[in-house]
Amino acid sequence: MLRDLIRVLGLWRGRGWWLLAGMVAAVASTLAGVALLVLAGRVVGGAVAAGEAGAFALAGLGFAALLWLRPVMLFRPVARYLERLVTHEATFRALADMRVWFFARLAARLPRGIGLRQAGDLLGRLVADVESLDGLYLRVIVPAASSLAVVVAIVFVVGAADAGLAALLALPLAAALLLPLLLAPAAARAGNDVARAQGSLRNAVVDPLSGIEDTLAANAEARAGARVSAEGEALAAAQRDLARRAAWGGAAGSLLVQVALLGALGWALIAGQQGLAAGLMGVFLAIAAAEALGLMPRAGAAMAAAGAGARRLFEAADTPEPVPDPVAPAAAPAGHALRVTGLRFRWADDRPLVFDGLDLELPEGARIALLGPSGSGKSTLAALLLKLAEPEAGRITLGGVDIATLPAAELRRRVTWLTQDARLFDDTIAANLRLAAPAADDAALWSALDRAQVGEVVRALPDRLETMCGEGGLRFSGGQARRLALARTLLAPASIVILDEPAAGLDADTERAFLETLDDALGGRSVILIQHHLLGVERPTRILRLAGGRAIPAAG
Ligand SMILES: Nc1ncnc2c1ncn2[C@@H]1O[C@H](COP(=O)(O)OP(=O)(O)OP(=O)(O)O)[C@@H](O)[C@H]1O
Repeated sequence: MLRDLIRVLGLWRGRGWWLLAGMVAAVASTLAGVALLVLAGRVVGGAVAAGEAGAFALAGLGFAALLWLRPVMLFRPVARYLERLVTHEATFRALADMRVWFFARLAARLPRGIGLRQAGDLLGRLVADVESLDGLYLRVIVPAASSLAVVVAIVFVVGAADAGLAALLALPLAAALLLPLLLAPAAARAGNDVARAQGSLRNAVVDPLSGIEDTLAANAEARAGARVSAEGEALAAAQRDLARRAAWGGAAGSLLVQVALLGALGWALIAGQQGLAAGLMGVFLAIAAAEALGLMPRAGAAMAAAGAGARRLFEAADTPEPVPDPVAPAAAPAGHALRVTGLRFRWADDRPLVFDGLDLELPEGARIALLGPSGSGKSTLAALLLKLAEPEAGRITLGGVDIATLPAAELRRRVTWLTQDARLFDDTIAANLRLAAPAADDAALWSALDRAQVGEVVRALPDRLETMCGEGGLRFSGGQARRLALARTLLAPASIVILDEPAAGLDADTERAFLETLDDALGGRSVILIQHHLLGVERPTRILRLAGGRAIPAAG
């Protein structure tokens, strides 16, 4: 747990000054509280030492303390205000950095797929687990810094008067300060259980709701509800366990502070008139310490929760990258002839080979129709051509350069892919199209829409290009969404286009019309057209069929 939390702090390095400023403000505010009670202690101590009210002015120490009370009282609320402001700002900034870091790591690793695909779980890691890390700063580091400052201040202030009394106060208070560290490992398991239960609950909610039509069609909403209820109960049980540990920490912490208070009180009584003022000061300081150390028991549970959140984040973020970029990339190729030789690939060690010695050639401007039964590896080949997966053996070259030596971004500028289940994102049509070509003007967008046979549909919408697509393109029918996604692919400035069933979801006439106009739509680019069957209008330069892990020339 500690190693993960230290790694989190390393990732927050860029916000170091903000985090430090927050801690300084918190320590200043706490020390102002201590000063207030020291001064109050001096006033009372002075009065007690003077014996009579009339002689109070002569007790110089008490009178001087009275003068200092006002500025300290004014300073404290200001410091407290600054503490809240700065610590929260520091946290927001650090967590925002963390989210961006985690998102980038996930984006590079998700194509690997296995185990990380559940939307609810990912959402939980990106939102709740990152959020739980605020506890590391706000509920562990800041209170610990304040509490440490109090203990040190007590040692100095009381130690100047009497070393024995200082030890009597500082020892139980230091124990209370260290308590969360001692309790955190035991709470860590409970923290892990809570984080895991939160992930399961999120999945139980998100899964059936994101496929609501299927849930309702199967009459499965009651079963989905029962699963949500069971996961909710598991979460409550884990949270109860964590809360119980926090409560134990709280009880032990307040017991230790009371030991300090009773110690000071006992010392004052035993020391008699001589040590009464120092003893009273000790009592006041124990009260001041109670305020700062009172936050520490929560720190154990917060540390456990942050540790569990950090573990889940790093677990996802450290999944090996499917295809890391080369350390010393080759120069970008001039041409874009594609050649695959002896390709061998399987998705995981325990999965069967998808390709075993596959050869394929796509000269510049050529069009290959790639056929094959479901599961024969058509989409897998596209994933390999875009470096979303890495071959076990064999070579893929682009313009004569092995793509293993090219950075993925460079390759994806030259090769684009309309996936089988291409998605529209919850934004306008224009923004969805510009994902592939950020600089494209409206005329280019309309041209792509027309080439994808969907221009008329968009022209009929009141907001035209500014129409919102809805989450996953829900605003459109399956066929319309597919053609919008196709328009996006056509806009990409790539010289090789892989179209995975581009006409799926289109009625027979539109499908035929689209495939007949493929030449115009693609304007001389190289194409790999993945189809289950050919209509006879595609005019490919070659037809290949995937079978037994190889590409075999076919008659169509
Ligand atoms: N991300 C993945 N992780 C693990 N296995 C995968 C993954 N993607 C595909 N596979 C497996 O690889 C094999 C080839 O799948 P692929 O999707 O490439 O076939 P396909 O020819 O495109 O099929 P379809 O016509 O149904 O789309 C299948 O056995 C499939 O289960």
